[in-house]
Order: sequence, then structure tokens, then C-alpha cells
Amino acid sequence: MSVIISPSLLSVDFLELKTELERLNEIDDLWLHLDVMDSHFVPNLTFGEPVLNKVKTVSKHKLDAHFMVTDPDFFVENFKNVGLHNFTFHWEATKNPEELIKKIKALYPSAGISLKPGTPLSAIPMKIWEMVDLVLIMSVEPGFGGQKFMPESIDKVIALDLIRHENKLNFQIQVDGGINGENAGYLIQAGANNLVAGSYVFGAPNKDYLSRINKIR
Ligand SMILES: O=C(CO)[C@H](O)[C@H](O)COP(=O)(O)O
Ligand SMILES: [Co+2]
Repeated sequence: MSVIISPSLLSVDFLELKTELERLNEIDDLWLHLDVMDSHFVPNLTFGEPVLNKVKTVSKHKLDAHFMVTDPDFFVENFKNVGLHNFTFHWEATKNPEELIKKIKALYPSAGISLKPGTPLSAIPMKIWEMVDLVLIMSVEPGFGGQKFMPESIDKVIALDLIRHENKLNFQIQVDGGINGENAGYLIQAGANNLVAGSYVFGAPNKDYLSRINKIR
């Protein structure tokens, strides 16, 4: 599996949104990571459907939405016309994950679940691993960009890769939080094939995002 990089829009200069999206359009094989927060599941509030409807008119990349929200069922319905490629919800936010995954799969090409750092892999039933297209391992506490990478997430990726391999599954393993040119190699070696990076990419000197993305790759 090749590695997908998904720059997180959370760290973009929102006053320059259109120009920044066009700048990312010059780079191939990216996803665009969209952190939707509701100020309830996490103590932060970002953007919703009206903003993402504009983003999709400019970005050529697959839209990868990470819903840090208390009621993901509401968002599945509400965002169905935004053109998302991947819809990831938090395991900790749902009581009926099987039904939710079925709903997502009926409306979006890819369904993902995300685990907070404190949620062990053992909390997830086999049936869920079999249903999802993507598993997002959080390597920071969700809510904010620019936090320090938690190195223990590397072992979680190794264990998840084993579950994937032993059960002949092919979900993507995505990691999100504090990713940079130094820790990315360890994550890829551990089995991750989809890496989110916000502050590292958008903090590139002279807006040379490609050089930072290449360091991760
Ligand atoms: O989900 C997120 C925060 O909850 C963001 O995707 C993540 O933090 C990206 O930012 P950075 O790479 O700066 O850590
Ligand atoms: Co995210």
C-alpha cells in the first residue's frame, strides 16, 4: 500500500483559504483532512457544511472528514451533499456503531472510525474491523492542532497492523496528531499508510508544502 498524506486544514491561514487550496492542488496524491468539531465532543469549534461546500469547489483532492462531534448520526445526513470521500467518526461518540457505519457506507465511498489515545484496540469488536475502510489512530488528544506527538501510538499502529494482517482485512491505518518528518518513518514502518499533518505542512518555510510532504513520504 502506498502512503497517502492528508494535510489538515485546521492549520491553514483561513484568510487565504482559496489561494492555499490552489497551492495544494499543485501537489498530487493527497487527501485533504477536514477536522469538524462541535465544541461538545472536544473543546473547540471549527467549520461546517457551508464552508466545506466552498472548499469542494476549489480543492481537487479527496475530502477526508474527521468528525469530532457528539452526534455523528446527525452529521452523516447533514453532510451528504458536501462531496466527502471519507467520513470518520469517533468510536467514543456512538452507541450503535454498526448502524452508523451502514449509514455512512450508503452515502460515502469510505467509512472510518477514530480512537482517542486512551481507547484500547481491544474495545473494538471484530465485526467493526471487518466493516470499516479506515481506522484513525489519534496520536494527540483530539481538539487542537500543533500538539506533541504521543510516541506510544506507534505500538498501537503495530498492534492494529497485526489485527489487519491476521484477519486478512484491508482497512487503511491513518494516524493524526503531531506528525512530522521525524516520526512519520516510524509510523509507516509500523504499518500506517495514511498520515495527517497540519502544523508541520502549513508551517513550512516560504509555504514550500511539497518539501514537508516529501519529508513525510
Ligand atoms: O484532528 C486533529 C486535532 O484534533 C488534527 O487533524 C491534528 O491535530 C492535525 O494537526 P497537527 O498535525 O498540527 O497535530
Ligand atoms: Co483530524
